Amino acid sequence: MYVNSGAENVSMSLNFMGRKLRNHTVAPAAKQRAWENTDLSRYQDDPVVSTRVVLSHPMSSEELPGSVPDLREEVQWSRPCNIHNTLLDQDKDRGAAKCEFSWLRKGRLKWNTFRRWIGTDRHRDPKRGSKAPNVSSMSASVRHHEDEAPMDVKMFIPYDSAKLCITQITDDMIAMKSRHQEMIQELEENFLIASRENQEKTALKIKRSYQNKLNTLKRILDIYLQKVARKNAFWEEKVKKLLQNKMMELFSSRLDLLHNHQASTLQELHLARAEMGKVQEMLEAFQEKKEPENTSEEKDSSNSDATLDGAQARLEILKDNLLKREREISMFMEEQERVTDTVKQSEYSRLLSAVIQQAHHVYAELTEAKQQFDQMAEDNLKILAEIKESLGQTGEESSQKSHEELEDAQQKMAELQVADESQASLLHHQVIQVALECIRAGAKPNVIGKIRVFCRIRPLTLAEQARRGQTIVACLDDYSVILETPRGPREFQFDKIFNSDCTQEEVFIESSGLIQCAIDGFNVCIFAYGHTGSGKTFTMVGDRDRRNPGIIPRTFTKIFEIIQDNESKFEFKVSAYMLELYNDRLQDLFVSPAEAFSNRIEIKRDRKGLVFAQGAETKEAASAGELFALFEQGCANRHIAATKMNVESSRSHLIVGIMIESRNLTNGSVSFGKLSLVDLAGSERAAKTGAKDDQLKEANSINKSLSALGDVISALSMEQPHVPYRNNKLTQLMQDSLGGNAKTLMFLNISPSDGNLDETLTSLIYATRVKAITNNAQRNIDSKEIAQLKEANAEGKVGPGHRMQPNKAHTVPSGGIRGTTANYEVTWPTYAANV
Ligand SMILES: Nc1ncnc2c1ncn2[C@@H]1O[C@H](COP(=O)(O)OP(=O)(O)OP(=O)(O)O)[C@@H](O)[C@H]1O
Repeated sequence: MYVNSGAENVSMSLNFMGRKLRNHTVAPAAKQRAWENTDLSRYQDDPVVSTRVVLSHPMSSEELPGSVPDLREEVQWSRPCNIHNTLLDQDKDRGAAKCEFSWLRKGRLKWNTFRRWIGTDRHRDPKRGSKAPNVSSMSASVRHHEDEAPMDVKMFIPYDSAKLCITQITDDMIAMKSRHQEMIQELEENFLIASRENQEKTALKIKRSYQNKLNTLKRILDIYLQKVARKNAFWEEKVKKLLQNKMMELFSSRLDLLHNHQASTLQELHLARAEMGKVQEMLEAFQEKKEPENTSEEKDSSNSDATLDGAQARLEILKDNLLKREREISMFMEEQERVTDTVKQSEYSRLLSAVIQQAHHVYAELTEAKQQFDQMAEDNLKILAEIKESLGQTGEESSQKSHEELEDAQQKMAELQVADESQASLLHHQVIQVALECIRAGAKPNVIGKIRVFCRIRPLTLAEQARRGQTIVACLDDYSVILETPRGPREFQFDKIFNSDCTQEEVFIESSGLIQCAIDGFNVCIFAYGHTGSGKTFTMVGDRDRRNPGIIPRTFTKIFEIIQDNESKFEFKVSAYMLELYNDRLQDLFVSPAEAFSNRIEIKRDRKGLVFAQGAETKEAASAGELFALFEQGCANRHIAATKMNVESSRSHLIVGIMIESRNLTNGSVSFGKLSLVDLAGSERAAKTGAKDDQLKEANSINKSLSALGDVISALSMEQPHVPYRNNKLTQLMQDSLGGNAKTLMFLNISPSDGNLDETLTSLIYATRVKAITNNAQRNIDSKEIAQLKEANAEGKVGPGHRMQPNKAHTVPSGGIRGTTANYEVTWPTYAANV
């Protein structure tokens, strides 16, 4: 607060805690009025309201503690303020004249002093006590400030004004409090909004991830729906053909029947004609004899009656025959109606619509035929009547006519009978429909059994780009690939197509579901197939400088991620082996090349059909890092072994096996999963690569093994009884993955370049065959009791201390484990040796 008094205006400014009080206090006009109405002279001698205040050196509001420069309020005096400055009067002689009124005008009262005076911050100064400041305390304050203030002044502050100020301050504080509360509320609201936004973001994230999963499932569903649609179309076509064949057969058999029937009817008609001829002859003879032999009238008349009776009898027979045919036709009509009703009730009307249409057609024709037949019968009756009258040729004519009409009717009847027979084929058709429904039901994304094939197209290499190679492979959609051949484009379909833009991550995500299967106790195999340089190693292992890791290293990480997520419910053990099939010889990559050369590894199968390599070393790993280190070690051994080979290309098949044993901590059951990751060597044509000597031998060995693999694939896809697994070590190794009990995923790697047309086409055809192979995947799980028995058995046979320690090598002793201990096969150490 500062006061300017005298003839000039007195201004007052209030600052509190850096807040502009004016906003919350009484309106300035009101304050002004209050000041104006106060007769300051009244308080001149009032000891209560008069006090001594120190007018310190003029201070700007910025200098006042806790004040904000612009938070001041000025009260303008409308009339001259008569502030009695007693101190000034008294101290005039003490040279305090420095504190002139003019100074006072400009001077400002120190806000704190004023506050102390009005008692707002008494509590802050413990020395002051709780009472309101009296004159003496104020004097002390004045004395305290005498050093800084040039002089003391005595000023009368109107009581009302002081009260008004206090009221204002109180109001201000209340306003401040409410403002603080507002701020707190605002902060709380902001916090709520922020947390809500966070929640929304998380929800969005989760939603997106589920949306992605849903999309993937939808895509899978679409594939199967497409497949089912194709299969449906195929079956419908087949059913139609079957139906047509059946109808043709029925037609021909009915025709034969009708021919026979027609022949007998013709015979009957011939007989009738002969009879009629006889009757006619008799009549002619009768007429010739009529005139000359008038005398013997009575006798002749009896003869003619007899002849007429005969003709009448014949005509009656004919009439009966016609009625018989009529009855047959009405029977057929009834049958037709019944068939039509059955067909109408059938829910397979779509497939049978053709048959129904035909039946309707036949029925319409039949009705027409019946009408014609009725007409014909009527005509015949008329003709017979005429015959009776004329006993002439008309009878023969009418018989001929009726014979022709009868033939037509019989034909119609044959068609009707076909419709009748269609009821039998309906049953057959219904069976086929049930099968179709089963196929439709199989439209759900249920892929258990079939080997899944993913096709990956690599980009053109720099060399191919340099020689301006043309791209002859294109993706039609996520599931179809088209290859331009000299004979025109050929389309192939697979479970997924990855074009050249697809990243390693995307490829891995699509296949990572199988890793969970292996942890759940399934036998899983992921292998890459393709000609040399098509990108198999890139897909399975990654690039050479490990900047784009492939499926194998990513699998290591994923396995341990899943393990970490399930640690509270399961106890896991992970171990691995690494083999190389080079020149028809299996080599262990976890031992030095020299040692590997002397080790003998044999491929065996256990009772469950699980393949394992006897004599191979397995190592346990406790983390993805350890597993990766083991893999690197194996790769190094492979590389050393490959120094005498073409290092740019894998000249051997690489097999990495990871065994995962999980023990359920709740029920004690134990499951064993095996994940085989195979990077096959690429086939190549020696003539194309110009390989010689050792390279030629390697290429021959690779081609031999791949051709054996091709034979196995062909045999399996054609469901031949004998599958030549034993022709090669590669096929022996993959026996449980192809047509066995594994869940298998094949990566078909192809090059987009026209320079690899032949190889690409061959690979695509092979992969299409692989798609048809059915596996019977089973989970390897033992109950707690069985697992304990096996463990005990294994410990008894193998002896204590055989359990694996992290990174300690365990070699399954060669020499027929299966023959010696039946249960040993499924215990951990042996299982760990499975390939
Ligand atoms: N999807 C891809 N993206 C980028 N480069 C790729 C891709 N696929 C393959 N390559 C590159 O193509 C070249 C050949 O690939 P890679 O060695 O994996 O073929 P391969 O089928 O394993 O051959 P081989 O059977 O002879 O060992 C490598 O340089 C690799 O980096």
